[in-house]
Amino acid sequence: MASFVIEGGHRLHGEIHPQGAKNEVLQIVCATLLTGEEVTVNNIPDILDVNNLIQLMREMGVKVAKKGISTYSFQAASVDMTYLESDEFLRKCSSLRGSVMLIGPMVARFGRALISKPGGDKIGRRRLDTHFLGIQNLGADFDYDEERGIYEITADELHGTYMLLDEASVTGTANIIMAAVLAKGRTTIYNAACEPYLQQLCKMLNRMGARISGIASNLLIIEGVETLHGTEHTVLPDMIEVGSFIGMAAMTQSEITIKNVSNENLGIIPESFRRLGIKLEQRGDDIFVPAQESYEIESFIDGSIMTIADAPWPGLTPDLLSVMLVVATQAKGSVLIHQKMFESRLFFVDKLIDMGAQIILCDPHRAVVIGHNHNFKLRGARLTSPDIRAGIAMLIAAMSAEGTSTISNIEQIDRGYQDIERRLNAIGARITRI
Ligand SMILES: CC(=O)N[C@H]1[C@@H](OP(=O)(O)OP(=O)(O)OC[C@H]2O[C@@H](n3ccc(=O)[nH]c3=O)[C@H](O)[C@@H]2O)O[C@H](CO)[C@@H](O)[C@@H]1O
Ligand SMILES: C=C(OP(=O)(O)O)C(=O)O
Repeated sequence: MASFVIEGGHRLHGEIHPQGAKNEVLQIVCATLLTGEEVTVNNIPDILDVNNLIQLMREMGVKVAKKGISTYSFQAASVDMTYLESDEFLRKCSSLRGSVMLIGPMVARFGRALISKPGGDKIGRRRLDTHFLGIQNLGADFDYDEERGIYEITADELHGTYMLLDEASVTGTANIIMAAVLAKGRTTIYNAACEPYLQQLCKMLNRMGARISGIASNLLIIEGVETLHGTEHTVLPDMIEVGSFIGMAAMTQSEITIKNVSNENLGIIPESFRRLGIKLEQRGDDIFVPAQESYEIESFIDGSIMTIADAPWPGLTPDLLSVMLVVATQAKGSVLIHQKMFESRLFFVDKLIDMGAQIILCDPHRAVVIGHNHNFKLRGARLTSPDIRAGIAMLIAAMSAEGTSTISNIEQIDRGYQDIERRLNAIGARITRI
């Protein structure tokens, strides 16, 4: 297990480029299974989760070629169905959340999918009902092998239908869309998730010949087609990385420019940081964060205490709440952080409390943060990263702290942040990987 050693207290200065969006790429790579033709994908980040999925595709028999630093082509002329039954395949699926999105395209194109319970962050219950019910609605049969812990999904033919999802699940919606594009007739999905990740997936599928309307809304209408063809797709910048860099700049009182962020796809994210008092300037498609000695959390118009809570898109993504929480520890004022979707994502605050932060963990979903207004720095500490976003939040805390910190289990950070120490050291951080 690798660790980061972080010398705190160094200000950052300069430009940083966000990587391609992890959660978009996971959908896009799975979608390449929907055609026998070549699909070229640009701006693929070099991170663990994505590399593992690409490797899994290779092992499934997909022809994968690296065409440039961040460009790959995928051609799924055929798939090795016997590999899908192997223990190796099932073991690999279970360490990768994105693998669940193999189901939709596999059932739609090859009539069969096998998958073990997918992995990903241990941040609370992560049920898969929406995926399974949705694909069942299209006519697929589900079988759960309790002994091996695997699901087998089969369908001779999928048929379009109307469905109202029980929740706007991101990967669930992606899975159902990918199954429905090749189903017979019309599928209507209401309460669909509509994150930019999904908008990008739908746009790519339409370029491949799919007929999806309602993109960016929670009501999608999909007219099934017989086959799809190849295309080229460019992944958006990772909005979670953009938010992480905004938080990092504020917390370390640094001036940075985050380049080419695709402002139009950031939704409520910039405004949510502004509510914590952080100044941001949109400069073309860049975000400029000026160095601020202090940032003051707003109150609501009626004077009540600010609450930052997650919600399905276009609400605030839950993936940035850990970063916002850590940033609030040095703000002026108080805020309630309410993590509604996941029940184990706030437990890392005990480490921040050890570092000197003033936080009351009210229950697994809610934490009140009382900011220090930079009058009192956090102290360096020994930390372990429990999940990807707590990991980056801890890195931000350590970068702003007095003294040296060590973060172990940084594989969790590597899952989602490409070459993070090199990129941050280039703008003034002092992070060593050991
Ligand atoms: C690979 C990937 O893309 N991962 C993202 C994806 O995970 P993932 O697609 O797994 O998450 P879901 O959208 O299914 O939702 C996560 C959890 O939140 C709960 N829930 C969901 C929707 C809702 O309206 N109400 C509600 O309470 C569910 O019970 C669920 O267990 O979306 C999550 C929610 O944005 C993000 O944190 C993950 O980074
Ligand atoms: C929770 C996340 O990832 P995953 O869904 O892969 O666990 C995340 O990206 O914040």
